[in-house]
Amino acid sequence: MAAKSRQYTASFPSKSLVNMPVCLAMVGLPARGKTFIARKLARYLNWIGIETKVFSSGNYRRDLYKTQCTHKFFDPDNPEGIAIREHCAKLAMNDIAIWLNGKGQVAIFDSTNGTRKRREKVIQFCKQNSFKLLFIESFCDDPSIVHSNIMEVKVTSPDYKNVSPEQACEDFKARIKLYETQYEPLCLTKDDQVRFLKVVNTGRRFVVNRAEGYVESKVAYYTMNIHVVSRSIYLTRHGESEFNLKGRIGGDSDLSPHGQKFAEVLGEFVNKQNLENLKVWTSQLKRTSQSAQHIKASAEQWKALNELDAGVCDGMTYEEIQEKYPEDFARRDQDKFHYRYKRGESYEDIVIRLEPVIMELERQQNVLVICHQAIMRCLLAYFLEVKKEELPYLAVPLHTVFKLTPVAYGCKVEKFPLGIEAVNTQRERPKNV
Ligand SMILES: O=c1[nH]cnc2c1c(-c1ccc(Br)cc1)cn2-c1ccccc1
Ligand SMILES: O=P(O)(O)OC[C@H]1O[C@](O)(CO)[C@@H](O)[C@@H]1O
Repeated sequence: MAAKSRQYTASFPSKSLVNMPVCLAMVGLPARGKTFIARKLARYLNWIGIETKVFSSGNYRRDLYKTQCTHKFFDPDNPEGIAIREHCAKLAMNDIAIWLNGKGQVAIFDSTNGTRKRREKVIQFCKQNSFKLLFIESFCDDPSIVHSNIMEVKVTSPDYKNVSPEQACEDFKARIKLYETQYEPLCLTKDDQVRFLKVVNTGRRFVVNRAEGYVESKVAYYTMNIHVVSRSIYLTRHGESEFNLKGRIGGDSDLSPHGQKFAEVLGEFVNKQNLENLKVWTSQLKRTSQSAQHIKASAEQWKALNELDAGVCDGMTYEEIQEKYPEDFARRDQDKFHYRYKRGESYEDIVIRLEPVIMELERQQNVLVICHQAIMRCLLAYFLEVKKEELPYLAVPLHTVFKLTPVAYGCKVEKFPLGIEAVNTQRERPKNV
C-alpha cells in the first residue's frame, strides 16, 4: 500500500520535521527490556507531540491464541508455534501500516525480530510502504539484569496466570534458551547496510549505525539518557504565595505566612527521607527558592521551570481577565493545551521548554523539583502518560508532595499532603465546553 502524501499543518515543529512516517523495530531476546524501551520511548515521543504507538507481538499472540503458552510453544521445531507467531507479526505490520498511513507518525514494533530472515521481512514491509525504519536492539548478557526483568514483569504476565513465580521463571528461562538457538544479534559487519541502534546492558555501551533524521536522533539521545537504577522523583509546587492569596496569576511574589510554614514542613519532610545525593531544583521565581530554604541540600535554579508566562494577563485575577478579554478567556477553556496568552505561553510551549528538564530527570537519581501549577501538570503528564486534553486540568494542590517511583513499565505515584492550609488555585473545565 503506497503511503499517501501527507500534508502537515505547521502548527508544531516536530510534525514538519518528521517528514516521513517512522517504524522503530525492537530486536532482542526475551527479557531484555524491549517492551520497557518501547513504552518509555512512546511515552516520551507522544509527550513532545510526535504521535507514537506501540505494537506488541506478544499481545497479538495472546489475543489470537487464547491458550496459555509454555516454553514448548516457542520451540523452533514447533510448526504451530512458528505459524502463529509469523501470523501475529503480519497482523502487527498490517496495523502499523494503518496507523502510519493515518494520523500516526511513529510506530514501535515490539517483537524479538531476532533473525535476519525476520528483519528482512520488516525491511521489505517498510520499503513497500515508504516508512523509514530503525532497528533498536537491546543486547544484555548480564544474568542478574535478565533475572530481575523476569521476576519484575514476566512472572505476572497473562502467560503465567495461576503459575507460581518460581515455575514461571523457570519456564521463561526455558523459552529464552529456545530463542537463543536462532538469535542473530545485529552486528556492524553483517548488518552494515541496516539502520540500527544497539544498546548493550541497559546502556553501558551503544552502537549507532546509519541512523539519520529527526526522530532517530531523538530516539538515540533519549535511550542514551535513560537508566534502570531505582530512585524517586519528588514533585511539589512552591508554598502558597501572596499572589495566590489574592487570586492573581503569575508575578514573582513572596510566600504567604502559610507558604512559609509549608517551607518549614517541607524541609522536615525531605530531610527525614535521608535521600542519598538528593538534587533540589527550583525555578528562578522567589516563591520556589523560598520554599527550599529549610532543605539540607543546595538548590539549583532552572529558568525552564518558571511558571507559564500569562503575557498581558500577568498579575491579573481570572475575573479581571474575563472582564477585559472575554473572548480570549472563553477560547482558553475550549482548547487549554494549545491556547497561548497574548505575548505569553501555552501549555504546548511549556512542554517544549521542559524537554531538557525531563531529559536531565531521566539521567539523575533522587531529585526534588519545586515548581508551579502549570509546570507540575506538564511534568506529571510525562511520567503518568496523561493526554494533552486532560493535562491542563490535572489537580496539583498546593502544599502536597507527589513522589514518583518507576516500577516495571510505569510509575508508582504517592501523594503527601503536608497538612498546611492553602487556597485552592484549581480552575475546573467549565461544564459547557
Ligand atoms: O537491558 C535490559 N535487560 C533486561 N531488562 C531490562 C533492560 C532494560 C534497559 C535496556 C536498555 C536501556 Br537504554 C535501558 C534499560 C530495562 N530492563 C527492564 C528490567 C526490569 C523491568 C523492565 C525492564
Ligand atoms: O492553567 P491554569 O489553570 O490557569 O494554571 C496556571 C496558573 O496557575 C498559577 O501558577 C497559580 O494560579 C498561575 O501563576 C498560572 O498562570
